[in-house]
Amino acid sequence: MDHAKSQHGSGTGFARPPVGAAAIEAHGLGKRYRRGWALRDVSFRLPAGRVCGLVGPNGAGKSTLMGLATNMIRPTTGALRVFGAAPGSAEAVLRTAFLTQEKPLFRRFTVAETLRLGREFNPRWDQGVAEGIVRAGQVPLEARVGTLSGGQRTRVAFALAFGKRPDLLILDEPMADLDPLVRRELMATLTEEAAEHGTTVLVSSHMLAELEHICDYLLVIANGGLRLAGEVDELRAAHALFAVSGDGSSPALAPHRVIEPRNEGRPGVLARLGGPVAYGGQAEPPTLEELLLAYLRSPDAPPLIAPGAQVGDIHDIITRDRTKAVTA
Ligand SMILES: Nc1ncnc2c1ncn2[C@@H]1O[C@H](COP(=O)(O)OP(=O)(O)OP(=O)(O)O)[C@@H](O)[C@H]1O
Repeated sequence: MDHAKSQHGSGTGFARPPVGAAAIEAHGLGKRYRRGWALRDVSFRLPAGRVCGLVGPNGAGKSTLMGLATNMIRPTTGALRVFGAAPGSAEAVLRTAFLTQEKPLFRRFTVAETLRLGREFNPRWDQGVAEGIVRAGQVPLEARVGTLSGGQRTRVAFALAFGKRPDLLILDEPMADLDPLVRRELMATLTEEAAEHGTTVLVSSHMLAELEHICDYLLVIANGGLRLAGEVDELRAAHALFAVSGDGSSPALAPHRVIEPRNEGRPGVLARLGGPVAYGGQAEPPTLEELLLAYLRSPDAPPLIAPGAQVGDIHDIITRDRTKAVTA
């Protein structure tokens, strides 16, 4: 994916208005477990057709958000919609595939039987895609799932998810047990499928450098709150890495907000732009990894939700639901 498009940091300018349908819309979403809030007052919009990275430290609330989007978990506050429908509705279930870290499969079924089950449960089933993913890993169709290695089982779970031909594919750290070559192969499949079919993908991962290659949209959460949301290009263009000292004395930083005073990779200060900046010389656009690391290391930095990722208030959803109920 080409992230080198932005020539200038936009400073205050996020010009693009929200366009197109939303694959996911969350309004004031919150989830409280016994121990406390896992997610609190989260509002965002993920436009359809994007490959969105969901990033945050351990325990940030990523799996909780994915559970809410797939109706595995009910919200304590607020609401979430998938293509405008409640996550538990027949429409949302039909259009969504969810691949969890656990990848529950029937161990006594063969791979072929597992795919047959996928075909029977999913009206849009694409046997060619599912079998292609299995065969690319030389996983025998007649092998029982319980006899496969962890990585081979992950491949079968991927085949089930892609075979469903979902409009929204939600992947919760799906590649942790895959070797580097298989990771690359399945990530390539992911981006090709998404580009060809306009599938929206929400993928959580701690592999920041890998996300840079597949994502064009980003959600960052920490401590149950949304920290960053929007197009990768927009978010990068709203920041710069300044080759200056981090002690706050540099006049080059004056209109900007320092997010992280010391960047570990390229030396410099990562700042959110408070005015236009010409990249080159003292200021360079941060890579996605640099941007993410800066926000992960600076939990007190104020959130940045790009206009395209913003939603109206929760009453929009309630009004829409009432209208649907009346017209149904
Ligand atoms: N079923 C549950 N009961 C109680 N607390 C829970 C439950 N599930 C999650 N939590 C808590 O909610 C918070 C968010 O957890 P969650 O699994 O969503 O984080 P995560 O971002 O997916 O983390 P990781 O990167 O480690 O997978 C954590 O503090 C966790 O302990």
